Amino acid sequence: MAAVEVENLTRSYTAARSASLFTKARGEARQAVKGISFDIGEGELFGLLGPNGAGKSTTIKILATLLLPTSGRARVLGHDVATEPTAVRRRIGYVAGGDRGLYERLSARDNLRYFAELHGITGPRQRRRIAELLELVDLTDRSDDKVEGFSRGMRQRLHIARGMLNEPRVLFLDEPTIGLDPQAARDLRATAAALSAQGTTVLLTTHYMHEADELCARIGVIVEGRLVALDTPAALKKGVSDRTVITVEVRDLTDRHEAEVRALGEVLSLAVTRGPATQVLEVQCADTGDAMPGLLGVLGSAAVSRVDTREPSLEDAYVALVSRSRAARAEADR
Ligand SMILES: Nc1ncnc2c1ncn2[C@@H]1O[C@H](COP(=O)(O)OP(=O)(O)OP(=O)(O)O)[C@@H](O)[C@H]1O
Repeated sequence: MAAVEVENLTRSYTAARSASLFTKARGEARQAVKGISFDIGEGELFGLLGPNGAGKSTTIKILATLLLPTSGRARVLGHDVATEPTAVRRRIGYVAGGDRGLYERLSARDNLRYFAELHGITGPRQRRRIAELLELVDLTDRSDDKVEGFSRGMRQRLHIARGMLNEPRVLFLDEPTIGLDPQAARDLRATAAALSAQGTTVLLTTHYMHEADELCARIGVIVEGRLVALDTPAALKKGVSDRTVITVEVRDLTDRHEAEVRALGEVLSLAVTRGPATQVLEVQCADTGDAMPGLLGVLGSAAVSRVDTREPSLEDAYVALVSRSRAARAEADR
């Protein structure tokens, strides 16, 4: 039996429109998850990737019994999330990135005591479990300090400890490293990997491709509520192994430059990162030799400061998948 089974899952939201002087408040149903299916094996570390608003959090919240599905089925360790939510809750942990959900005026240990009581974990078992978890997330030294003095990384590690109190066999981590500094994010990844190595099934959502590449055995990519790819990071990268990536750093990129680069016949996809002083274009193309003259021609007036070529990464595979599926959808809608 798979630890997580998802079959044709859908979820709609009714987006409330506020009333004006002339109109009544109205609700309009929008489908956020449009029939996705996947399984996660016991002990697997599985990543769910996708652009903002793709439906990742909605999916994870359905699995964690925080939202009901509109249709389809999802089971966690054989228990249906809609009809057996208590059985599911007993076996899972859920951790979302961000600062909320801890009591600032209580110490780390007292926060864990409070949540342990809610789980019905008491007495010597509670003391032992809390000590183990403080050790796991490296907060033993700070366990009697109030949370109000904790850094973001420490809070996030305490969230993980909180999510692990009931010894969950399945742990849902929704963007757990958001806002963490590189060292804190690295520590948190190590914690997730250690939990998976000990047999905990982990479902992780993230926008950091290197994180998914480093941690996940398999990755599902969701775009606009649909699962468009499901494979190992290596296989996803192989899907774009016939491409090369040209990275061009410029100082004066305009929308017109960007549109002209996209229109070049040799350009398969483009991602732009805008920094305070420079802009970096990551251009995927089939053949560097063919693409380079046109690219440098278009960007001639954008103050080019650096040009590199490299092998495609998981991020490039992801960019290609997202732009391919958006283009296919736009074509189908025409
Ligand atoms: N409570 C809600 N009411 C109405 N619409 C919602 C609600 N929550 C989410 N949505 C919509 O559902 C869609 C999917 O949102 P979801 O949060 O699942 O995406 P996501 O992939 O987790 O995005 P992100 O990466 O930005 O966190 C979006 O269009 C979002 O606006």
